[in-house]
Amino acid sequence: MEELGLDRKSINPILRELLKVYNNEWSYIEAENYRLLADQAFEQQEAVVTSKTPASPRQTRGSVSSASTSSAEKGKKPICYVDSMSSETRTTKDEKPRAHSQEVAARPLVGAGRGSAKPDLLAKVKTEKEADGTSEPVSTPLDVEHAGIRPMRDRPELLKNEETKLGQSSPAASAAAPSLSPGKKIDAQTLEETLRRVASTNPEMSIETRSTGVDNGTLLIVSEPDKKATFQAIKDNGNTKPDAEKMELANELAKESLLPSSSSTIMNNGHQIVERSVHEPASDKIRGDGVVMSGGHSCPKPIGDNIQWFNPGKDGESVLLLLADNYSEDEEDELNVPIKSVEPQSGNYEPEVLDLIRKPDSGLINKPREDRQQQPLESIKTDPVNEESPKQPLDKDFCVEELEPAVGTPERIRPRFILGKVEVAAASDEDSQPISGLIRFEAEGTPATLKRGIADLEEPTHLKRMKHDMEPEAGPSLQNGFVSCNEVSLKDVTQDNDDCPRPSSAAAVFSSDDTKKNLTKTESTSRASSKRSLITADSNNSAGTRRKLIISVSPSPEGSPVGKPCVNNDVSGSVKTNGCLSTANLLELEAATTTPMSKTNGAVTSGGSDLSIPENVMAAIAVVNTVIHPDEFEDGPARKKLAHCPTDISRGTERLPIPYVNEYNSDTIPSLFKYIPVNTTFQDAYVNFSLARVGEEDCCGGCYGDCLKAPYPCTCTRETGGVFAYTKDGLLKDEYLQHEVDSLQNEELKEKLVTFCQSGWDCPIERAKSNFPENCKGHLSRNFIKECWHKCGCSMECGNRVVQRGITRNLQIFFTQEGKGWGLRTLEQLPPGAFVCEYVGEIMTNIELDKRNHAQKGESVGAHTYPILLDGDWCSEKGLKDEEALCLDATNFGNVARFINHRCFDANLIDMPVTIESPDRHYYHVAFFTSRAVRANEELTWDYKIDFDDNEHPIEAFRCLCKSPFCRGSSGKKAKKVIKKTSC
Ligand SMILES: C[S@@+](CC[C@H](N)C(=O)[O-])C[C@H]1O[C@@H](n2cnc3c(N)ncnc32)[C@H](O)[C@@H]1O
Repeated sequence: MEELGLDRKSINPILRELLKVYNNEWSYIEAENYRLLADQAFEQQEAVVTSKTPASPRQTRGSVSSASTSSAEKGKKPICYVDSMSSETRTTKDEKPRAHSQEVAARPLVGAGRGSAKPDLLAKVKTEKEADGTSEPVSTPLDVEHAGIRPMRDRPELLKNEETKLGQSSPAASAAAPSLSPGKKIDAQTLEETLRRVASTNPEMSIETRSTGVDNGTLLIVSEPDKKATFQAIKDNGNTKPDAEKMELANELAKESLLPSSSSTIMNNGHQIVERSVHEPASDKIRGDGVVMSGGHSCPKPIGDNIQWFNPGKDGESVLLLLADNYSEDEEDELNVPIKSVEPQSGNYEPEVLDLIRKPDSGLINKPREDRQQQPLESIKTDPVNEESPKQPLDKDFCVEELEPAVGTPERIRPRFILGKVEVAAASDEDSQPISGLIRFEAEGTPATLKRGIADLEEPTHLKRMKHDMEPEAGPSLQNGFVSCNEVSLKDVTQDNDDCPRPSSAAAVFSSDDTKKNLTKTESTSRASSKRSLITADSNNSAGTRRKLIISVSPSPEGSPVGKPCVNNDVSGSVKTNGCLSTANLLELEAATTTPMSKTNGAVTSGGSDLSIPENVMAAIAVVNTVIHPDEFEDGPARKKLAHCPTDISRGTERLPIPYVNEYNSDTIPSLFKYIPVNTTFQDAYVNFSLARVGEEDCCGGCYGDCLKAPYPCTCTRETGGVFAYTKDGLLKDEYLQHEVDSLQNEELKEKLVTFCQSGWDCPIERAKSNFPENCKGHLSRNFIKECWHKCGCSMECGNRVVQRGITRNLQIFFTQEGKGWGLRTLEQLPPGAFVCEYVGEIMTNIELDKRNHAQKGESVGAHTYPILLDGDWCSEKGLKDEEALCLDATNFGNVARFINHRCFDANLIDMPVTIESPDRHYYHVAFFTSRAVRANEELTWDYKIDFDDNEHPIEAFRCLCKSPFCRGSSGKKAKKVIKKTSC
């Protein structure tokens, strides 16, 4: 300290105070060479100087610099400057550099980074000093500026404003209300009281209290009539424990604040700071760590466990509000979430659902989560055709079902699911009695499953179209996770069980295009006898994950006859409820859907057990998931209608639309498959994408921006000899291209690149083929590209991230003249080395592929095959396990690459193995790059490296029609094996 010119005498009292505040935790004081101590000492010195120097009220620590900006400029500035997460301190132009060193000035203050563990202590020092009268707020060493906040004393206009706005000009109010002047410690309750008093004495202000929905917290909203200044205070009366959900909710609050132009920062320690610049549009971004950044400035410094400072602001000025919660300091480390729950946002729900939920008596807001279960719900009646139709409240004896979502599923995507199929079986004693209902979807599953759900939802038009094709008369609509099932006509129904009191039934079926087959099947069911199987259920989707559907259905409109459903109480597995489909009931229902079910007079039957429909529920629902295989689809008009969208086969999942055209045979459409833009695991494949597996040596955590522009190649080039595979223009480098072309065309090189498993038993291909495996036929050892990924420090714009950015070229699927079926062509000219697309499909084990191939043998699965092996590194590993020997099959799920046809020898695409998220090479991406310049409208082809003589290979050979002068698979001219001993 002495080196810094600080003597022991002046330091000791500060030190004592700091120790007191930090519970004698020396480590905080010692951190960064006693920086905290030094800072405080300098602060105090400055404060003394300031108090002695006649200066303008603006000239405090942050503004004494001679280089200070004009006061007008300052008035417009946002209040907060420090970005805790970026480890950099933002100072105002007028802020004086720290006294001791530039370096210190550039570092974050305590509270940034690790310091956030003790965020409120600085403020505590300040407030304690004020409280015991040892310091004036203005000269308090640890004043609000430590929290990155410009003190109000810098801004006399605001002080004045504050007095006016908060009613301190009113004698009655000021007598009753505690002062809200800067630096004054005010707890949340006092603030609330103050605001209430102010609002009551100021007719221009209104005050509203809402529940946060979490821990009995309250949200206080104070508004001025012209809405130019509105504040929120959130008080949390209970313990605020870390909870991902709360974090998510709070982020939602911050992002879609009730205030149109507010921004807020959510701190790891549970505090939330809202800053609002009244006329500045907010441009909040939520970072991965949950911190909401706003338009270039943020308020990262929590102040304390009390609201410290309240500034109503005025036109054009910033408003700062600190939100506090109550917790003990012992809990501090546990607290890493903010305190706010948020009302459902429109992004999550359909408008009518949002309306419904927002109804004050819906029971769905302002209640702790656990209380929401089984709350009555006023159902709505919405005509899907005419949105203006009146909403009719229905019987309240009904329930909203809400299940806990899959752990870790972000709130905002939870409801966004279209599941495989939903069937609504309705019971009523009157034919053609409409039922109304709101069917709500939720799903549980792996993130991969969730993604697919979202993808489905991204094309509501498509889904709607499908729905209308299916049920043109009933016209239920299928939209973003909700089906408004209205006016489903109960007709074409029969009874088959005399024990039941004459229910009639009908079925409405909703489906995403996952379930085309079942859709067709059930459509006919719905119009025919209920004796027929109504529901066919699969427990697993293609990824092997179970899905769960949660449904709430309204009863019939008031006054209409309520059906008496079949109740088989003596049958085990019956759902018995008090009128509500409870979580447990639905779980049972869900469990029941894992086996084929049949319908009997209003009861959903599963494996001999009846799931009875509750007394006052007019509809019961069962959910199924389906794994669709093209061979399950019936041919005919329905099939055609359900086929791909001609203007974009990707259904919006790619960056560019990918149309298909058939200029030769307009009746033929691409075979049915589900378009997926990214690989998805089928079932057994061992693909581990965990971040924990990505070691320091596998990523470039220290990089920034674009790795290709850095002076040295980054860690990600470690396995490619310290060079990037891509040029700065995003093209694959010549040497990579040349190597790939040579490996196809140069016999000598090819021989060198093929390696063999030690025995047939070691070869995944051979041992899958037979119990007595033949010798390995060899695998081509490949050059890999490694792209930067999540753990890397660079941005998504980094030049070493080409494949993961997806398709950027205009492509088109077209029907080939030569008889190869559909093919892919480019609509634009492409240079050599241009990335075209990735081969996407289901990630399967070789064994699974083999089983699938066998199952499909002899069945009409179409002439074409779509698997490729991921054997680019098989040769480097001994004892490769079955679950590690992987392939991609695009037969049922795939992307545009499944249309790329084969061309022997001189194809214009090469396939490159690219590792992105997985450091091992069992799983990798197969990326296609142009091997030469390609003209616009030229077909894109790739040499499958297929052995046209190997009839047992998992990738089936075909009669090649590539017309290459070097064709090795055309009729009568069987391929002289180009790669003598290759497996693929
Ligand atoms: C990956 S798919 C390519 C897309 C396929 N043409 C379609 O219509 O869906 C591979 C299948 O296309 C056909 N194919 C690809 N290249 C071919 C070629 N050069 N000659 C004949 N058929 C070809 C074969 O039936 C092969 O099994």
